[in-house]
Amino acid sequence: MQVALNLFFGVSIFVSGFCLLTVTERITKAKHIQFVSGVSPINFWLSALLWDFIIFFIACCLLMVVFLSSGLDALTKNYRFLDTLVIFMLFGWSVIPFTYLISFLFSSHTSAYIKLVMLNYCVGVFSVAMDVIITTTSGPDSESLLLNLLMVLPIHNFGMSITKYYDNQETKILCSSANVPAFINCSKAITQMNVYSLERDAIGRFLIAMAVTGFVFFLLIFLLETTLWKVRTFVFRYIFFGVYKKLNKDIVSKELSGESEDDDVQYERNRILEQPQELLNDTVLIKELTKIYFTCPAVLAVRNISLGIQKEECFGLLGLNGAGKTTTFEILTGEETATSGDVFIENLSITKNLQEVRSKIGYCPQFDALLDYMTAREIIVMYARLWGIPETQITQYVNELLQSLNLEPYADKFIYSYSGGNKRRLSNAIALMGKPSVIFLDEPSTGMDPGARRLLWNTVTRARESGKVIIITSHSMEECDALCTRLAIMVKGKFMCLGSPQHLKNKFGNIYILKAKFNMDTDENKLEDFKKYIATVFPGSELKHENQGILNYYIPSKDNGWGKVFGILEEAKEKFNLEDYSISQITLEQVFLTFATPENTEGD
Ligand SMILES: Nc1ncnc2c1ncn2[C@@H]1O[C@H](COP(=O)(O)OP(=O)(O)OP(=O)(O)O)[C@@H](O)[C@H]1O
Repeated sequence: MQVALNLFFGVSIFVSGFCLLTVTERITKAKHIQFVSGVSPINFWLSALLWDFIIFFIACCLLMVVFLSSGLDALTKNYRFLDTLVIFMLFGWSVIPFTYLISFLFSSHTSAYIKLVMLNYCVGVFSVAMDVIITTTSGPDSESLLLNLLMVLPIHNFGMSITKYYDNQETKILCSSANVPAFINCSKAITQMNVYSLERDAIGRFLIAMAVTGFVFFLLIFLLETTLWKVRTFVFRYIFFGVYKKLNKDIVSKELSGESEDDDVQYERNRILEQPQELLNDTVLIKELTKIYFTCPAVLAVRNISLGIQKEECFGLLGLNGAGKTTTFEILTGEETATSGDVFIENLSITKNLQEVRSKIGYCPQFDALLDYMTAREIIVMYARLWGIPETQITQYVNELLQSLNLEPYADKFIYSYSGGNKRRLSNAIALMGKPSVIFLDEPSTGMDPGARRLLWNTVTRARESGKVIIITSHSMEECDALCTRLAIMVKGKFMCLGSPQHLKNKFGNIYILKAKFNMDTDENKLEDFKKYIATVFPGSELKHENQGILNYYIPSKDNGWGKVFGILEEAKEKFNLEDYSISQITLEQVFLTFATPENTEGD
């Protein structure tokens, strides 16, 4: 028993470590990016299991050397180390998938590790102590339901196997010695018992339990990765949404009708809904997509949007914080399930063909999905192999990619040492790799310097011109102006406008921006007179912003040519002693800001 108790501590610390990478890869979305790059769930988990099992085997071999050198004859002498190794290997086979499975419950690798160490250690000690108590109080042949239930836990089976094996072999050694201690029971039943049998004092049932649970845990992981998505889709679509529709008829008919006051958005919706899908030549087709988070209260994150995006298009999804851009991205990349509606990529439905759709996309998530202890070169080589680039071409391919985003100087350094901007460059490089038909970039240039940003824009433009669809979200209007062939501004889960940047500027930009600057010591009356003057000479003008003598006006461009506006302002400069003024055409940013009203920014 003492051997088992000592082992529990070390073993708990060691095996719980198998959750570290799985939690990190899930939380950082590195796992999702690997799935998107063509890795199937079975390959992902089998390769993780194989690698961890090799590490576990090496550690066990080293432990055998320690047992040998410390004279633990009951576990090592006369080839007993092979029996011990079998116990350890079966433990590894069951505990590694068990750790993977439990890791799904955690969103932080440190918390997962600490809790797993505690669980393993406490369960191990508890089960051995319970076994001793039950044996001494109820006799050696008594059974306990609790101990039988604990057989689903690998550490219990391991503790019982190693304790019982050690006791059995130690008894045999003592019974075969010249001076048998008086307290030892050397009956035939004990000395001739087959230690692998299914008897209570043998280890057969524990070994079988470890072999079976290892397989079951692995199966559960696989089901979790494949079927859970379908189950979630079904539950949210047909049960939760069904109940929601019944209870909130008004909200559904008002907010989720999909109708829009904007003619471009409505035209796009009609184009998609009125034509048969085969006639639409869209690489990406979003059809009446809705996403509700069924929290308390429910959040209508995406409200019945329809959109088609064709080859060689770069589509920008703009919106205020919380508008639903990331949620839309997560649905499009198969990370989130849609509450209703569907997305088709190259005519494949994401709800029905998730695996095939994933292999057609590249994805740069909002937060870098990178593994800190790899270098840029290693991670790019890894993804190049996943995308199936021939081994002979990988070096050249990787060098070209590193060069295109100016990542060469950092290529052989660990990712944890990178600045935020360099991590972003690497995330973009990964999204642009391989042969995806559609590339999703969620705020791709956040934290990048202007030089790196231009380089990224060139690379993205080249990718678009090569026939790919690029879908981008960004808070930089300059970036959207430079990259997007079409864009939509999203507010509270709906498209408020849709079209090319120039179209939107023309449509919403029937105004000039006037910036008038007064001396700081100009008295209030003069400022008031100026405001009255502008209101008279430019009917319909609007004072947007006033700060420290600088006044920003929106002036209707209808009936006001450039010459007339400049003439009036030259006069005003003299009359009101203006320090300076400027007139400009509306920018994309100002179009965007027309939607940033308080009622659009407040929560539901
Ligand atoms: N897992 C979740 N559970 C509940 N509500 C959520 C969840 N994820 C997002 N939301 C809500 O859905 C709405 C849309 O969020 P989303 O992250 O898609 O916005 P966004 O446009 O990407 O914002 P940002 O520009 O800040 O990234 C928000 O109201 C947000 O609070």
